[in-house]
Amino acid sequence: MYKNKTLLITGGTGSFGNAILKKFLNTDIGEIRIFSRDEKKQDDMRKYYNNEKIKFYIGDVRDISSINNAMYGVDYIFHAAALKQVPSCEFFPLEAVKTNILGTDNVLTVAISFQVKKIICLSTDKAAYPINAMGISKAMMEKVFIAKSKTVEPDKTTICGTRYGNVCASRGSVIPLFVEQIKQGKPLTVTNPNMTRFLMTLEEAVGLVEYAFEHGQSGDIMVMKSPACTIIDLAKALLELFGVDNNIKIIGTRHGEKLYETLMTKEEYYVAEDKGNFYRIPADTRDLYYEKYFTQGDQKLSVEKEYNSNNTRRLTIEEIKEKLLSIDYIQKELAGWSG
Ligand SMILES: O=c1ccn([C@@H]2O[C@H](COP(=O)(O)OP(=O)(O)O[C@H]3O[C@H](CO)[C@@H](O)[C@H](O)[C@H]3O)[C@@H](O)[C@H]2O)c(=O)[nH]1
Repeated sequence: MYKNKTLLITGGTGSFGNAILKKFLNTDIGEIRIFSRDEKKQDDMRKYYNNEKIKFYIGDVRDISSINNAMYGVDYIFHAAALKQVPSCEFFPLEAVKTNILGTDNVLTVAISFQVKKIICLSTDKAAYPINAMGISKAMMEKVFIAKSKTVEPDKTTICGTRYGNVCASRGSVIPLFVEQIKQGKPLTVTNPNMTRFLMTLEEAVGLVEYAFEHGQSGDIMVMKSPACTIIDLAKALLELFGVDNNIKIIGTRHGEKLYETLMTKEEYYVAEDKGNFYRIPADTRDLYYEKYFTQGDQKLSVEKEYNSNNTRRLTIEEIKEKLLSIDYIQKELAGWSG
């Protein structure tokens, strides 16, 4: 499937980009293009990997001509470029519009014109029943790729997406923050002890994207069944792993935060297909002539509950510790920790 193919990863210098890169470097893929804005991060990666299969392209998804430069000969795209921090998007919502919505449209427009075979757009649980600018922009991104998927022949270009929850220890996220607080002997700043989040490792997130790559049909959104935990249990698990008893300080919910996240809305749950470890949310393929569906259309709506981080399996502190111990970052931090 990958033999001699060219893969483009937008936002390729991020945690996800690096994880997917490592995975695909071990296949017989021909070339992997990293497309991103930051020349410093690209240079660090160039030196770190020192592998001629990897090509680096400076560009910004907001700028269609820079995408054009990177697209020639591309077979597949993982579109990970995004503004993803909830608080900053609350203060700069139009920046989220430009990168997450218009940027995605740019990537897809160019990809379609170059007849790229498959594009996986990465979304987030925050796009389901969104309340913050980041989630709203990702929800719009999903609408854009689903609409766009209907404008191309699926055997030429397949466009689908994934939605996932919090990726443990990704850059700028709460786990590295708690670890720093532990190392500095400071209190762990918990926003709301009862807040729950789906907890996925980077490997699981990559697994979901691979699954979408292999099985996703045009307009699909793929979701991985995931357990969740409360933030207070996450903090306690980290304290136990490091063998310390720093105080926990409750700082209150931040701008745009939800008490729990939703991976599938009630409406999506109703149409979703259970695929074992995953759910497939197919696109609504009807057109705008609704009346012709009236008699045969689905009458039942929203009979199921939504799939959220409060009603999924709740991890115990022991299980959180186990999950944390499987992460390279935590292993390294613990190895270098003398207390
Ligand atoms: O000092 C802090 C910072 C955060 N949190 C909590 O920790 C959880 C996770 O926060 P964080 O790691 O900042 O992630 P999120 O804001 O949930 O967003 C992340 O997870 C999303 C998936 O839900 C991705 O889409 C985003 O890109 C990614 O930043 C949340 O409940 C926060 O309230 C604290 O308790 N204390």
